[in-house]
Amino acid sequence: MSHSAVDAALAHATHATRPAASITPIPDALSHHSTVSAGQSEPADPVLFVTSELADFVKVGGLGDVSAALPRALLNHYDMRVLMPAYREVLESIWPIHVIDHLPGLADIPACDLGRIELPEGLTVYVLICPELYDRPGSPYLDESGQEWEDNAIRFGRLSLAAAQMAMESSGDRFEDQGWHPDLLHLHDWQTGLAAGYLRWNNDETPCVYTIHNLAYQGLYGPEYLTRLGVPESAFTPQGLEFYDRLSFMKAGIIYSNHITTVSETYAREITTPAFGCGLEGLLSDCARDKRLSGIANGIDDSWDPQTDAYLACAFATNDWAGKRANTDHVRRMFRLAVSHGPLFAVVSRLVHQKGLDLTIAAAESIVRAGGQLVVIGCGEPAIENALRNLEARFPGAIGVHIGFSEREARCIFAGSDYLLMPSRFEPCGLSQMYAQRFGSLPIAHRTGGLADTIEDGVTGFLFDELSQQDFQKAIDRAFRIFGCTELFYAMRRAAMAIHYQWRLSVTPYRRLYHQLMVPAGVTAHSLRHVSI
Ligand SMILES: Nc1ncnc2c1ncn2[C@@H]1O[C@H](COP(=O)(O)OP(=O)(O)O[C@H]2O[C@H](CO)[C@@H](O)[C@H](O)[C@H]2O)[C@@H](O)[C@H]1O
Repeated sequence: MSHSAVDAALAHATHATRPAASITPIPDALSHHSTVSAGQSEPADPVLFVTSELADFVKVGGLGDVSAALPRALLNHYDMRVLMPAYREVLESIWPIHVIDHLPGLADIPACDLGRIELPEGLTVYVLICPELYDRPGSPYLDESGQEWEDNAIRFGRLSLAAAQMAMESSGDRFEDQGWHPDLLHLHDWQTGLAAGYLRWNNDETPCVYTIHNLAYQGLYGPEYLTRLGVPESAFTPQGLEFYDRLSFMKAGIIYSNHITTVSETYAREITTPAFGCGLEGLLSDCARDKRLSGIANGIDDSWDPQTDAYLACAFATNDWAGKRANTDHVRRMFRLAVSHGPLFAVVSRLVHQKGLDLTIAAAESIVRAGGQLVVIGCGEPAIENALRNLEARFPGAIGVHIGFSEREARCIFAGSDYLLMPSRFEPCGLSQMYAQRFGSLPIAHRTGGLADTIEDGVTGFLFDELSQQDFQKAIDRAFRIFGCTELFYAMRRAAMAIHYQWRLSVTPYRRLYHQLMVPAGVTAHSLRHVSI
């Protein structure tokens, strides 16, 4: 088959751009307020984006990437600023910190200073300077031995409280930084969920958008934390933040925010079902019924470009398969793999149950027997790390494993691999498969969440329906067969590399949502809140 014939066969399904993400559904009653036209000049409304990770300083997973990219993508339309803890990586970074305020404590939450950092591309970041909570080694969530920090409730209670304190209108000491005060909070994951609660318990109506990047991490703590975090006892009910006798940060975010988003349309539907709802499916179904739940897909930023990425052994473009091959050779050397003409499979992932590494480990031998090789970079649960180390020891020269986190190596692997394995049990959006596609590596993934929305089976990757070893193996077998049909394989690569997951496409639905929730002239926040939700 010629290139053009294969391309024509694929053309019906090959996107030059992915379909625009949409808020589902937009309340009709507000649609006249929510018109966002490109030419319209709007005042730059102030929005505070509250996050526990920012890739400029510290990234554990996808939240760090989204926090670095989405506020920047929205800067053209809003005066977006970010709030995060001043972890050690922040205190030791090259960017000067100007201390601008002091925020009081509450119950066991200590007082702290508020600093401001100016990052490239005009992004202002507020940082919570509280060395007793944040200036330590390890990751934002775990100590160096991989255990959760035992004071995480206080650490992220501090973050949530700070966001609320900065937004509160009624406080005697209204926060302002040279005239800047947030009109809307955009909260992310359980670490920030309590912010919406602190506002409502103080009768403050500042609108909150709460984005769920991963429902599986909920921030659940014993009832003694009510007092320790200064949460009113009246909130500890099933209608409030109680979740089976425990205090839930995640539930606080869902209950007290005006609107909930998650990071793909499929995951937005999935979390209303028992299989994916982690016990919150009833509440989330109510949100969906009340039009308070939407799926807005993530994008990827422009740095993910194989033609300009300085980390790669060799820059390459579509159809420059010799250039891509140079990256494959480089990855083989990095991982001490034998010279080979078989396909190179890859994993770039946090090593946690969610990501289905058990299926990948079980499939590894068959990949090697069929003439393939496998490289893995990741870190996480010690049992998975050990199983991968064992695999490398069993198949020297065919399987290479790096336990650790390296942006450089991750980018080289996306560029050098032929296939990326993602048998995730669930995947709210997934960024790795989009990075892989951009770099001409075809994802082999479970049809779930954002994977189902971003991969077209047999065109831009491979999807399997049932999360079973057998179905995963069948998808791998298909990948081997396609690898043997060079024309078809290259056509799939071209299709994958042609997709542009631009943040621009996600910005429009976020703007619509912000616009709905911000108070239009003459409408009080209170009345709007009750119209919109
Ligand atoms: N060892 C390593 N070295 C270098 N880089 C590594 C790495 N391990 C992982 N990464 C990188 O970390 C990011 C992982 O992002 P994902 O979105 O794929 O998953 P994650 O589960 O962390 O994010 C959660 O939040 C995001 C954002 O909303 C959702 O897309 C996702 O579904 C949800 O589970 C990617 O940029 C990947 O390349």
